[in-house]
Amino acid sequence: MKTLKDILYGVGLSAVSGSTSIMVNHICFDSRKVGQDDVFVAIKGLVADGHQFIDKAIASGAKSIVCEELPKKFDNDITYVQVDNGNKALAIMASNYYGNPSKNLRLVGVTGTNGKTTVSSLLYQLFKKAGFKVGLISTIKIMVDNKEYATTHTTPDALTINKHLQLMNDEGVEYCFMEVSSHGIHQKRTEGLVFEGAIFTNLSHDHLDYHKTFAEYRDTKKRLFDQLSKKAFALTNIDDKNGLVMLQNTSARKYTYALKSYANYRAQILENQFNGQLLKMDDHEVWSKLIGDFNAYNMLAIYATADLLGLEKLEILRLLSELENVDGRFQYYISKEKITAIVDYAHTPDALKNVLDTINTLRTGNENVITVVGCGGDRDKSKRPVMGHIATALSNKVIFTSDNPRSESPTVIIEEMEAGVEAQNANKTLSIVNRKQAIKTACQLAATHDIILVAGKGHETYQETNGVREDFDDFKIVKELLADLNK
Ligand SMILES: CC(=O)N[C@H]1[C@@H](OP(=O)(O)OP(=O)(O)OC[C@H]2O[C@@H](n3ccc(=O)[nH]c3=O)[C@H](O)[C@@H]2O)O[C@H](CO)[C@@H](O)[C@@H]1O[C@H](C)C(=O)N[C@@H](C)C(=O)N[C@H](CCC(=O)O)C(=O)O
Ligand SMILES: Nc1ncnc2c1ncn2[C@@H]1O[C@H](COP(=O)(O)OP(=O)(O)OP(=O)(O)O)[C@@H](O)[C@H]1O
Ligand SMILES: N[C@H](CCC[C@H](N)C(=O)O)C(=O)O
Ligand SMILES: [Mg+2]
Repeated sequence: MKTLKDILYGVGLSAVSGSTSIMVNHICFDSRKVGQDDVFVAIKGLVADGHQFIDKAIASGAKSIVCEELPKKFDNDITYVQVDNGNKALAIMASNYYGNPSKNLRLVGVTGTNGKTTVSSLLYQLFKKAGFKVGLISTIKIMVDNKEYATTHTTPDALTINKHLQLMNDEGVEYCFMEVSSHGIHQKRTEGLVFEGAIFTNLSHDHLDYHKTFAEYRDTKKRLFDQLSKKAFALTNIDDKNGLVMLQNTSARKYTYALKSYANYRAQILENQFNGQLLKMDDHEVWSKLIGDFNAYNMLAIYATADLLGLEKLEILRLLSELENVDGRFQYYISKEKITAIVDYAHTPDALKNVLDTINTLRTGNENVITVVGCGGDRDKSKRPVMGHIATALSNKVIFTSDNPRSESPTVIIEEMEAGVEAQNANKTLSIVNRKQAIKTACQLAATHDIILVAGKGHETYQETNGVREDFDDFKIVKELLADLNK
């Protein structure tokens, strides 16, 4: 237990009513989860306003309230604290409550539209192989060294982040790599964290439902760099046209990486094959099991980060060649009929284009590329026709299907994807709402040497429809269907 005063350290307070010397059991931002002697933080969300649940929080045992707007009537037994921004206050309070754990390890944040999970997970792998205790906060899972925890968000809420960082402190973790999503920055989930470095991978079309304009989306990502101290490093992909923007206002030491431009860290692709690629980095040749230009960028970002964190260059290069692909990222299976199935988490136009470009450069003959793809419901609608266009322009056959329709109609989502298909490609498409049936049809259509790409869900093990998640695993399903295929 800590006092409210200690928890509020560093939070700018506009007004206080009542004692801040009271003991607080826990911090809570959801009235449905409040317990005895908790402090309730009222947050203005997209759907609800936490201020409306203050009475409910008090009824459930909260003894203090942190809010942006004070209620009209005070309860004399309760301490009320007014702050400018509930999300920001929550993040600073969470850090204080858990003993400012980000200060006790070397935390590196990874932001960008694509590549966050890949870069942070491979950094985790590399530092583990180098013999360190390491933490990871990613879309797929949270790792406290060898212990795995399930997660619901790419960048969880501030309490979840700090709780796991504290577990990392307890475990003696030295390095932690975390994904920093634009939602996370915008909702200030990472406010108050002390980063030793930040990495920018790239910026392309996504989440314009939430951020409204591309400029706003870009500026949100940039805030991670603006927040760095001058002891930290800021590492950016300078081949990306927004790479330099990230460095504009940072106090941190600035570093760049690139395949095409002049940069502090450079790489060249010497050879690209299905099972790996040969890269040249710092005048040394290094084998990467991960293929495609986009993974050359990821490998370079990892190399640069490990160097900036003080690992020996030759040691880093040796470890880079040992890194294994992340689940659901270009994960492939080759059937006995020599049909290749690739499962990839490409759920943005840029990622889909990159994966299909990579597949197309690796084609050796007349094999067909059959793509199974959908778009998520309750997410950026404007990427649907673009992904429809990319899928059909770069594949021989496309089966549009469902990818977590959530509260939307799957048929309408598919129609919005089809709207982006050019007339000359219309005969390439099929629409099958049931994702398993769509994958099965792709398997039946495939001939020897053909390549099936199942895009969008990667590592996910569910299909979400109207709030219900049913078990669904693209890789398991495609593998089973191909294994059962008797051609
Ligand atoms: C769009 C979005 O990001 N929403 C997040 C946001 O929810 P919200 O603003 O809708 O919250 P709300 O329902 O309006 O509630 C406002 C406040 O009232 C409180 N409340 C509400 C009801 C009640 O009875 N009592 C109560 O106290 C809530 O706890 C909350 O504090 O705040 C919640 C609490 O932190 C998040 O769980 C929620 O994530 C939702 C589930 C989500 O799907 N987020 C996705 C889009 C997301 O964040 N994605 C990014 C990754 C994207 C990428 O990788 O490309 C991520 O980092 O995961
Ligand atoms: N550096 C990169 N540039 C462009 N595309 C990439 C890059 N790295 C991976 N991809 C593609 O994007 C997909 C998602 O990769 P990854 O999961 O690493 O991204 P992410 O940024 O974590 O995504 P999310 O926003 O969902 O957390 C991959 O399956 C691959 O198709
Ligand atoms: N982090 C991304 C993941 C999208 C994955 C895709 N399968 C979907 O459900 O839209 C999001 O929440 O927008
Ligand atoms: Mg991710």
